[in-house]
Amino acid sequence: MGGRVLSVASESVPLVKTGGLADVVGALPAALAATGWEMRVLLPAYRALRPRAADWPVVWQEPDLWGGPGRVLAGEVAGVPLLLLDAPHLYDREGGPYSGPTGDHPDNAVRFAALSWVGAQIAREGLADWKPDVLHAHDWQAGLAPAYLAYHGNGGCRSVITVHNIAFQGWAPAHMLGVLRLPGHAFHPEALEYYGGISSLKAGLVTADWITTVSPTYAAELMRPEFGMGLQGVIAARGPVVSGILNGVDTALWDPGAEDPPFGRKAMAGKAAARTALCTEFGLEVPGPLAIVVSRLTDQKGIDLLPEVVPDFVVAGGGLIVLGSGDPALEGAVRNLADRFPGRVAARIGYDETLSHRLFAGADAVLVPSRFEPCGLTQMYGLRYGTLPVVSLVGGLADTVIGANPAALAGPVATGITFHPVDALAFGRALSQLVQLYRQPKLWAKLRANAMAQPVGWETSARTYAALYERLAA
Ligand SMILES: Nc1ncnc2c1ncn2[C@@H]1O[C@H](COP(=O)(O)OP(=O)(O)O[C@H]2O[C@H](CO)[C@@H](O)[C@H](O)[C@H]2O)[C@@H](O)[C@H]1O
Repeated sequence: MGGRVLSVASESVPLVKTGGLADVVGALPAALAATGWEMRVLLPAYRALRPRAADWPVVWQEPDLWGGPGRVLAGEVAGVPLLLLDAPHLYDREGGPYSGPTGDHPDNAVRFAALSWVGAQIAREGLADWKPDVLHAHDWQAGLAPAYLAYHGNGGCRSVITVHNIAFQGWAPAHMLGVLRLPGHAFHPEALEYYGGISSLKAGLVTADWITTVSPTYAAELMRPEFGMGLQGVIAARGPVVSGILNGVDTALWDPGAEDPPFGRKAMAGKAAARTALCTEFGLEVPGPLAIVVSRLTDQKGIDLLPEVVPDFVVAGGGLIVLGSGDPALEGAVRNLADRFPGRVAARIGYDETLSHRLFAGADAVLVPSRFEPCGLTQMYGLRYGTLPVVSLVGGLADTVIGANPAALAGPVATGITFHPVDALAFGRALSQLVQLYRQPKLWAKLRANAMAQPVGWETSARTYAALYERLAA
């Protein structure tokens, strides 16, 4: 069969990215193409995006978009079919998608309501030559789109919302209800009301025809208070329409065979050369495993555990390079480790896609000690590059890495090292195991080969999304 899906999101590669959400939104259209589902992505035309769309045709006009008009321009960038919502009064601003020089934009509730509103309008009425069968909303920024379809009519278009990160819920005070074009009758705990106000994410969760998140384990975790961040009851109540579909990675972009020097499962010399180059670049000399962290530096990612476990790891022969940015306290903690252990630990504060490729190519292991992780992408880059993932057993990490426990080693199916609970004791023991395994070259080579054989592309997940759209549209 097949059909049309309108994806509504606040970021997408290659245009605008603050996290993994953008990778997934940008990868889905191409991944779905083989299934017969045609996806277009509706994004705000942020300042940096406007010049690209200057000569794109206008395919939709919206006269009254919270203080000004909006228009939708259609085009394509790097194979991603795009609909850019140009509303300069909302999006033509200095800074990133959510914040400017002085912090978060104070009208974010309205900025993303406008995105959701236009998404719902297009879904309901269709463009001149393109009527979606399904609207696929991502995270709180698009959460009101399913709500607008539910409360203002859906024109036969069904809706799905995907939770990439439940920590961001898009809360607004109750008096915004009318401003956000939401009906007063729905302001009660079973529908829109959330802690006395409105959460766009909750609005999407209660009104969408289906809810997905980015791994089966996270789908189950979200129904528990430890992970649901207040929305566990809402999600549990909708249990029958909740499913977890793992993210894939772009295997053309993340391809050891395309690195310099190239390497692969049966030709690992290139990886050894990449390790040497990396050590030279960062002035490191590491007798044991060389580990990396490539991450937003936040509590979610367990970065605060590093100062507790890295000293013992270094004494045991290990080395570490951290690439990331985020919480200033965590940036400081990481810099401090590099100062304490010159020649063994290095830190690069910032965002650097090219460097991250060199890190995955040259390192022996990637550390992902997340407290919660809806899916996680870096452990999958690690698998593909034979850079063994050392991960906490939460969310998508638990679904993508097979820990080197005795049964998995005997299998032999192990692809990395896993630990639980998420604390310094368990993480430290995992790093000791990493050092031990590294000292056994035959076993290490086997683990690497297992890891590199894992299918981490989009094929399976794209088929699962297509089957979901099929069911909804039927
Ligand atoms: N300093 C830096 N330099 C270069 N690259 C950097 C970087 N910091 C981060 N990155 C890159 O940004 C992406 C981060 O994606 P993740 O899935 O690991 O986490 P994130 O929490 O952002 O995503 C959320 O959404 C995604 C998508 O659903 C879920 O997988 C995840 O669990 C959820 O928390 C990766 O591609 C990573 O390599």
